[in-house]
Amino acid sequence: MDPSERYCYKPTLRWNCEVEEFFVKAYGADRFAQISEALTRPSCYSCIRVNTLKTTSDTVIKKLSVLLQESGWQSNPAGGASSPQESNGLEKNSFISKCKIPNLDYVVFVQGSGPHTIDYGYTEENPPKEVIVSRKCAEAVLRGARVYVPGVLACSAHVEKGEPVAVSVALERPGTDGGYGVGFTRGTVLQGSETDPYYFERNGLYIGQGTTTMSRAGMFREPNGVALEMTNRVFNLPSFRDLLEGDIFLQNLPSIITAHALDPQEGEKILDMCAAPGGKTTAIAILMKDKGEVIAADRSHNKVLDIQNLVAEMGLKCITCYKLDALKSVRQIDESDRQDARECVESESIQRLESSTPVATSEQLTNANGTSIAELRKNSGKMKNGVGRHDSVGGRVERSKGFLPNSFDRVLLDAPCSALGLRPRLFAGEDTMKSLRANAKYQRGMFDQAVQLVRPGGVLVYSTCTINPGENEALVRYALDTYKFLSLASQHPKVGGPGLIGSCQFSDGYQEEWLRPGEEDLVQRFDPSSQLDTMGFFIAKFNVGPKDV
Ligand SMILES: C[S@@+](CC[C@H](N)C(=O)[O-])C[C@H]1O[C@@H](n2cnc3c(N)ncnc32)[C@H](O)[C@@H]1O
Repeated sequence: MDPSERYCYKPTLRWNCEVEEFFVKAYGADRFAQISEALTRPSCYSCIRVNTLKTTSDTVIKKLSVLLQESGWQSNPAGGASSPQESNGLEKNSFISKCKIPNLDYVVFVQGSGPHTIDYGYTEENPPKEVIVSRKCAEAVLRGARVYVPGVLACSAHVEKGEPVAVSVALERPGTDGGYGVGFTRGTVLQGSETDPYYFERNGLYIGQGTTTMSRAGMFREPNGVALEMTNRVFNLPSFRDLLEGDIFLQNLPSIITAHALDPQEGEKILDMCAAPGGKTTAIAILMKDKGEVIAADRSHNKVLDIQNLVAEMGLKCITCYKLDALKSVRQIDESDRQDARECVESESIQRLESSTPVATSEQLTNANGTSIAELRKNSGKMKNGVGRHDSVGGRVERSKGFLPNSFDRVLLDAPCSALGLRPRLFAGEDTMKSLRANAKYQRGMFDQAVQLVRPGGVLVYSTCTINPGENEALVRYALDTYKFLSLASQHPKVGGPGLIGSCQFSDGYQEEWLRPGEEDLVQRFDPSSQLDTMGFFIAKFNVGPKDV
């Protein structure tokens, strides 16, 4: 066996056959092969958004340069095969630099490197000791993380603390039950011979060399903790763990651009419908200079806590977080709401209407004297922020019953999706056409709610981190065909490429329509194989016209 063939990183992304066929039709075989290959690699740079309300890019660059060098991190660009081009805003040959895209100089890039060829010290008589990690663990390690105990699946015999090991990844394979699995049990002892389980399967799946921080026995006995420190990585990206908390946020470039596409203005009322962990919410609030009202909602209690923590860490005041199912974002009005509203008005507690328990539109509600709440709202200086803001500290999360139609100037729907643009990704076999269509249906349901919540004259931005046109261009088609008052709006900055035009007819009769000529340049599609070297991402921006036409 040629060790350079075995001890290297050359993964092939496994897709479900139907999905692969669909993507080949959508992109063409060559482009899809490039996308597929790019997905198995991390971007070769880390992208950091600076909290400009607390600090500046120059200060962050200075501090990070010192901190990363102190931590022993070296970008080692000379060893890297891929180097981002100047066209994407990165300065060549500088390890840390400001983004060159207009208005994005608060974004800082830290150059990584890879793929590197690693000498694992193989000899025929003495192959290296090994650790096999789970796919999720390997994907995190490729992004710069450490190897934690739960990620370790198998280890060579007689491994003690402090020993060097070659680290490879176990990828899912089709099982006999029709599902996918790695095909061996956690704790398997590797003998270093061809009779080891998963021996041939891990050819070309080596992600680096590590030094164990515990013995083999510890790795399978301890419930958590770092199992090994990576000393030589195939991709070298810095870790920003615990660095400059509150001053910086590690965020993909397309996500930062999504906040710009929404174009939030100071003083506006904005809804982020699927907000956790709060990356885009906080980006939006900072663009608004923390002036106005940003409602961050998510379905998951714990994830809302994550948003709250991030908001507190970044020192932002204009964000209110709620637990809310985006499919029920539009508040249903019933008699008790009307009664509540009357009581609110009578007791001059109308702030509540604007916060966690909005009860009705100004058109629908009048107080006991027949004065519309809209008028009262205009006259109430106190109403903007409402009661209950920042009450949700610690483990407490406030629930929302939803919001009234037309109550937001802008809405962001950063929808849950198949996430087929996330990098690095080492397995995609579990996504089927059925699951992709189910995502699309779910997203349409959320979009239907979002459309109702934006006021006429407002803006709605839809985004996903998937390369699936069924969740991107097909949603745009649905939106434009269903809601005649929506129109695609141009986006600034425009960094991503054009959307896909056309349609796809499936053998079961299902038809998916994408964009029509003239619409493609109004969306931003981030292709992971392009020179920008970002995750796969999609952004569409809609202007909301008068709804009664
Ligand atoms: C793509 S992530 C959002 C990322 C976030 N916008 C950011 O930039 O940090 C999608 C989020 O949607 C949430 N989600 C899924 N289904 C939901 C639903 N029915 N209602 C509200 N949130 C939902 C998930 O909990 C997840 O946090």
